[in-house]
Amino acid sequence: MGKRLVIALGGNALGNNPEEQLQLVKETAKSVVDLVKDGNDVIIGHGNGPQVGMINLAMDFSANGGAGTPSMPFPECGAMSQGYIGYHLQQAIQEELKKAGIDKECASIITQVVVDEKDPAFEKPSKPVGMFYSKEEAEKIQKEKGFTFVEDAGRGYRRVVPSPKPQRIVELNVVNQLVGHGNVVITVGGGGIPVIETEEGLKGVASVIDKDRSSAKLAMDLKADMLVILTAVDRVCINFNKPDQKSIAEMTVEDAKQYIKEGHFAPGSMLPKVEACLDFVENNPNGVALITSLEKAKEALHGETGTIIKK
Ligand SMILES: Nc1ncnc2c1ncn2[C@@H]1O[C@H](COP(=O)(O)OP(=O)(O)O)[C@@H](O)[C@H]1O
Ligand SMILES: NC(=O)OP(=O)(O)O
Repeated sequence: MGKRLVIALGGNALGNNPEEQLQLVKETAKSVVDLVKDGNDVIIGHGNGPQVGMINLAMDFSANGGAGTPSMPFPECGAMSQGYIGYHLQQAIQEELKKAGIDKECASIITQVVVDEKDPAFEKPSKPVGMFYSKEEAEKIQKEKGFTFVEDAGRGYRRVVPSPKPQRIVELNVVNQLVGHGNVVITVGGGGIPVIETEEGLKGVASVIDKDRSSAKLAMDLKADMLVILTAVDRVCINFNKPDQKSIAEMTVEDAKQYIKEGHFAPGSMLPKVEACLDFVENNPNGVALITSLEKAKEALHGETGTIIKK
């Protein structure tokens, strides 16, 4: 019998620029529709780090030096990234569904996610956005714009922004209704547009929520059978990138916590994924989480690869 799956798509599903994204989403759509063909209900979350950084930088350049366009706040840039990524993804998925002769619709919901304005993450930017820079370029932009940069795993310097935890998915009810009618829904794009609750209503805040955490929250709220995190590796490893690297087929919550203590999962890449899985599995009586590659999603759901995290 089919399962209700919440899928979180990683950076390799989308690429770094519009041309790349338009090509890559065709492959992404095939992997997603393979799961629909197997009879599963699929709900999709995705990242936006490169995209929101690119949009913000372009809007900032245009406003402050280029074309004199109005200044564009960061949450609006997040909303633009959801729209632009959702457009490419839904178009590709609609096309694949049609090719497969599956009578289902696919659409993206612009999704807001409430965060706590007192979240300590606002004091400590940690989420990489936009492109990679050399040390000199990063220092120059830091001086000009006051952005914070960090060195990212030997790959260069990247701007970081605060990444508060998701508290509530504002459009949850409409997502639930669309899913209930058998539609493929794209939601919590880029982790959702971060908003805080004020006396005047919801207000966007300059930050980027981790999409794996928001997808875990979505999976809990929708009582999904499985949280599926699709990234660039088939399996989670211990001693990653070391001579004694070992891939893990299955880990319990206790195993995962022990591996975290031992420092096996890199902060900013695999650690938030494993933590999101733990969050889902610990708070959902029958929930199981799976981390695997986009290409191997179907095989992993058939138990042929991937890392399962369960109670
Ligand atoms: N212990 C580990 N096991 C497997 N991959 C790991 C581990 N630690 C770090 N990684 C790296 O984490 C990457 C996934 O994180 P990231 O690139 O941030 O994901 P995404 O963009 O798909 O959300 C993998 O491609 C791999 O290079
Ligand atoms: N919002 C988010 O988690 O984006 P990335 O996956 O691109 O970092």
